[in-house]
Amino acid sequence: MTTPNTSTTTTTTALELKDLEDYRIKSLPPSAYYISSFITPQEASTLLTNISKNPWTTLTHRRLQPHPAPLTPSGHLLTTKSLPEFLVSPIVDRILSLSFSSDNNNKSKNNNNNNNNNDDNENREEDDDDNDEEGKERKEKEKRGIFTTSPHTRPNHVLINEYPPNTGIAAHEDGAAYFPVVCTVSLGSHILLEVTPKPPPPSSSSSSQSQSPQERREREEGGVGEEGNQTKYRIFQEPNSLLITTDEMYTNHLHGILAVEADEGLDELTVANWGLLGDGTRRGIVESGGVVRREGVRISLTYRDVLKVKDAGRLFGGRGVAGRR
Ligand SMILES: O=C(O)CCC(=O)C(=O)O
Ligand SMILES: [Fe+2]
Repeated sequence: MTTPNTSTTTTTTALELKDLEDYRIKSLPPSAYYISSFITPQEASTLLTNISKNPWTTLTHRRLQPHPAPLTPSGHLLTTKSLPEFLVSPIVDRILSLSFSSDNNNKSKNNNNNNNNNDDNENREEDDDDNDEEGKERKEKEKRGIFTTSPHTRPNHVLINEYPPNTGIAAHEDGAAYFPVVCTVSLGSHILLEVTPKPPPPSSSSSSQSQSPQERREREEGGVGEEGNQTKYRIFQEPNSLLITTDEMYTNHLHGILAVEADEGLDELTVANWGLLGDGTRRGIVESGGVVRREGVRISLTYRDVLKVKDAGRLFGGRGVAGRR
């Protein structure tokens, strides 16, 4: 069993970002976007150094860091602190620079996820718009980013999770404390995210929404899928990549990571984002017969906008800045 060198997929220069629509994982329900080599190896190494300087919360099988603070049991972000600078630059800046052009907004509306962009009339009308200043201004305003409609228009919380080989996270949903967008940057080893449509709500009242974040974390530690839940989609996350999940993918699906030492059965049919992976990664997977060992620790940084922010400084009479960045 050979191991593909997934790190060969990264480049040393910053990636020139395309329109968000170009990163859509088309085989998935709306909406997931995947960007291979979102950060450079140098940026990844600086991030790892900074992460190692911060204290970890240790669970039974893995460790995590909530920045700038853990959520309260009721899902509030209650702190005077903002996100530390090393988590903002370059990642938040780059996430905010991603956008759908107005052309593509229309294309995706009309295409319904297909690639047949042959609506010549519409494109001609858009070209006419380009000719006047008003049209240009309107187009600029129409440019939509992934956090444009979120309450703080940017992520204000990052959860860092560390997964040694053979650890994972049980199938779960991220719930109502966040605006329904998650941006995940992966560092270290590759990982497979297993995505399953949500089962119908249980008749009892013990849904994950009624659990505190701490209870949810305890439940998630084992890294085993919920019984009876079959993975429907698998997303391969390369080191230094960005995965964005939103819309139905956020609200109607569970996600988890299997606690295994190697991922098996990987090919263009089983990996939803196959076409968006780096060439070296795809080649490596094929050469190793679809079996990829998790070589080392994988660290994920999940960027989200927590809906309810309370400025602890103000709450206790000070001048805090929580939630502004
Ligand atoms: O590590 C990941 O990619 C997923 C983490 C996750 O699902 C979570 O923290 O809610
Ligand atoms: Fe999650």
